[in-house]
Amino acid sequence: MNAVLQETAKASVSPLSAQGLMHGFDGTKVLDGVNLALTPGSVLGLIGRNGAGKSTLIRALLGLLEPQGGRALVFDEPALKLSDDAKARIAYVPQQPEALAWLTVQQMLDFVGRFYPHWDAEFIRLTLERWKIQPKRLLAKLSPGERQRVDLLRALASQPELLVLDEPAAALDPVARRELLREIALRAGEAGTTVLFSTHIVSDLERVASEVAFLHEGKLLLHCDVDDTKERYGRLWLPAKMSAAAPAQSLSRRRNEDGSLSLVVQRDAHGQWPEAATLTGARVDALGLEDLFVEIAE
Ligand SMILES: Nc1ncnc2c1ncn2[C@@H]1O[C@H](COP(=O)(O)OP(=O)(O)OP(=O)(O)O)[C@@H](O)[C@H]1O
Repeated sequence: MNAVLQETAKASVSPLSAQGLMHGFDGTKVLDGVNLALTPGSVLGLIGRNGAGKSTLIRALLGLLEPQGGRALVFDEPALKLSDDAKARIAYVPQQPEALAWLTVQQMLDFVGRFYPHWDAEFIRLTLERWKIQPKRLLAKLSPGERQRVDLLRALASQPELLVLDEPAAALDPVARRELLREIALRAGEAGTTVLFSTHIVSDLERVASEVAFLHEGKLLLHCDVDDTKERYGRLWLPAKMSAAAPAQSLSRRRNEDGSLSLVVQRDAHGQWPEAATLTGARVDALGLEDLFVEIAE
């Protein structure tokens, strides 16, 4: 294959995909057949309640955990058997970075940098200065937020094609969080980096993600463009006397005190709401992302 064809083939391959991922712990199912394919250059925000399995999913996607079923591919290679070339194209920041804690900030960055062909030492120098983190400090003595920032810096300096962040903002103050989101948006926009990040913070997701996926009861729901969610999903309200007309399929169903029903529904392939929505007395309200998650997760 010539160089141009090779580059074209590379660009069309999903940086991260999975089919039928299954996993559980101590007999409890956490992932129940997860299918996913990240679009190159997209920023996917993965959201889900505490314990929904976001970290487990990320670890299985990256081959850091062997799933009990299904398979994951990174740049079209089996995640469990990644080549060094594929590894050099990925950066992953775990929720609680702990590795190499006995080194200083600079020692860790120098050590890790040797494994990456596009390591940006100048970006590190400038950012450490801007963030006022002294390179000689021991990683073990940093606060959780500082430690998380150093690990983010490590990930960004490798100039990855695929950046995976497990709750990157968890320990960050609001200013650092904004800065991180800006950096993610910049990387995706300018360098075409594909980003997957998990979060609890819906406003972060809305600010930077192009796509959203909701991990709920072991499955990915609502995987679509962030801008499409308002158009595609809504709350269908049916008065008590019409509740028998409720569609059998809905993302959530709640009976209100007055007997009326509230359901989260989606448009079909032709853009139509379920038939019950057209009945006189029924109503469909738009839902913001946060309301949508709360309605489904409750
Ligand atoms: N190594 C493990 N051994 C046993 N149970 C585990 C292990 N790892 C995760 N679990 C369990 O699997 C479930 C999913 O955990 P996971 O950390 O993936 O969720 P999460 O969505 O990332 O949660 P959070 O938002 O709180 O970080 C939890 O109930 C957790 O206790």
